Amino acid sequence: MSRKIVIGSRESKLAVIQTEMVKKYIETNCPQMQVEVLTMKTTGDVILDRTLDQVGGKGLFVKELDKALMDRRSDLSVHSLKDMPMKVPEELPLVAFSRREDPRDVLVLPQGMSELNFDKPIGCSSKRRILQLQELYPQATFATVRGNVLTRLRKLDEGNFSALILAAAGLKRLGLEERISRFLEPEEMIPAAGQGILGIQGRAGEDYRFLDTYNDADARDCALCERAFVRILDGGCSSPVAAHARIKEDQILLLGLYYDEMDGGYLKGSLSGHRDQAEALGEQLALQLKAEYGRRNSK
Ligand SMILES: NCc1[nH]cc(CCC(=O)O)c1CC(=O)O
Repeated sequence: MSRKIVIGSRESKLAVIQTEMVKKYIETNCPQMQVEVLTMKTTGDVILDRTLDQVGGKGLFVKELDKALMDRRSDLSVHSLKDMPMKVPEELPLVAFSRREDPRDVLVLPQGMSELNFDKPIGCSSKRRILQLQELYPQATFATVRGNVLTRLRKLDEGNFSALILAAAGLKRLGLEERISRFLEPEEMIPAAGQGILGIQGRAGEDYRFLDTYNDADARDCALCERAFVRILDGGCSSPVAAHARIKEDQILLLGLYYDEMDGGYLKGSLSGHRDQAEALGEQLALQLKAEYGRRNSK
């Protein structure tokens, strides 16, 4: 029986590449399916003159795609998991997680440069990245840069910034890996929860068994663990809360960054446990770091 599937996607080049990866998978593995892509501009793509927290956060990138799913104009949405709110609507569950692409953040220099020029700011709007970079490069200054990855790279090459911090995953998928000057290890720069993973969202009650073999068990457990950590601390979209998990055999190791809204301080820590308990582990490390931060700072 043939079945038509419509995949909703943002219209940025990276979003479309990511969606095409999923389309190709379905076409290759489920030859009876016909796949179409429906692209749309999201509010987050339209408003570029303000930072995300000024206009309402991560939800801005998913609202229009959610609506298409609810209205049955699409059957799946493909998202960068790190752009998805920590709570998704019950009617629109995450039905699959891709294998994880490189989860690291990276430093990108202007074309032709081989060293950071501290006379110019690093283009970076993410509090999570700025907070951790200040430790790596205490002499650096920062300036806001928005827009999709290609827009940011253009602004970098026009000479406005000394560097950008971007996700390795996006650059690799865009075929721009050669722009990477330095990889920042998760121990130096804890990535955003879900970074490098694609989250596939569906409609409750539909049959998505054709995605069973696409779904990656390691990525899923890491995603649940990282997202549980952030959810407990309720980072909100603009918070620097960061989480990164790794699987080794049946164990999962989580690195987390707790941020204190009151005094702007933060604390990093780690915890490992059985991967069956991925979500509980995320919650546990979050509560542990919060308590530990409170103890240290009340003395
Ligand atoms: N916030 C935008 C965004 N969302 C996902 C990625 C990269 C791909 C990924 O992390 O899966 C990027 C670009 C970046 O942060 O450099």
